[in-house]
Amino acid sequence: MRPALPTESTAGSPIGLLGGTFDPIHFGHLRLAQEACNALALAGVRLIPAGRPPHRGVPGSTAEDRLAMARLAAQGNPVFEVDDGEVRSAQKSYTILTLERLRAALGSRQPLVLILGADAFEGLPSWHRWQDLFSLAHIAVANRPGYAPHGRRWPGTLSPELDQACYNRLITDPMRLRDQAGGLVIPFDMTPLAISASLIRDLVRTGASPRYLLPDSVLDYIGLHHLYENHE
Ligand SMILES: Nc1ncnc2c1ncn2[C@@H]1O[C@H](COP(=O)(O)OP(=O)(O)OP(=O)(O)O)[C@@H](O)[C@H]1O
Ligand SMILES: O=C(O)c1ccc[n+]([C@@H]2O[C@H](COP(=O)([O-])O)[C@@H](O)[C@H]2O)c1
Repeated sequence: MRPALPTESTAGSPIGLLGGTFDPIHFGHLRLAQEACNALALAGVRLIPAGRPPHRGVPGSTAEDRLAMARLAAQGNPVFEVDDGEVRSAQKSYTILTLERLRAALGSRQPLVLILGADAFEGLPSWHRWQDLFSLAHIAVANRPGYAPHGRRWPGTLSPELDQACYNRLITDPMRLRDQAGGLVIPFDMTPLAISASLIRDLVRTGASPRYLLPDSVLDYIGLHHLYENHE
């Protein structure tokens, strides 16, 4: 296994990072963040809206609107913090750049945990400098309805290169996330929620209510700003 960050001593509880287009943010994202926090004993989770998401078309709402909705969704939960770094940057929202920024700000001893749903994880080999991600953070992968469930070895579900990259990094004990600042991969279970931002956009566009799939505050924002009514 390639050496990750310094292993001699780490500083503090792991901090979770959840990036997303959040177009809009919904209860799938919020439960993913909360359940990662519970299951992995994280100090908190930073929600990071992508300003210019690299692997998809232009989102249905602006980066400022998606940031505002993330802030509304995070309100009142002391373990959530919204990071506007990707929205403020003119660069494409490559995760490796965000990890480099956070690593520089938080130091080499702070354990960081990049939280991904199973769909995002499966696509990892298409990400910019994807192999370098492991040297900057741990990766935690949650199940997502419609995608192959994670497992200790993800039999047959991962590309050979990703399987290979994970092979010696896989752990099941969350306490090990404190032993080093990054470099490990941990699957964890979350309450399966078949909620997606595309479903919510479709419902709004067709005049149906997406209520109870996302916070009321976010739904009110969508209504007030007439988001998604004529998109896609
Ligand atoms: N219901 C869910 N269960 C588990 N993980 C989820 C869920 N929804 C989103 N995620 C994860 O949250 C992260 C950000 O997702 P994203 O903002 O693309 O939301 P999405 O609902 O997948 O959007 P879209 O439908 O527009 O593709 C990804 O890691 C994704 O896997
Ligand atoms: O770094 C990359 O190359 C990269 C490629 C695809 C997605 N991502 C990140 O993964 C997160 C989820 O992306 P998306 O498009 O599924 O919303 C979001 O934070 C993106 O910036 C990152």
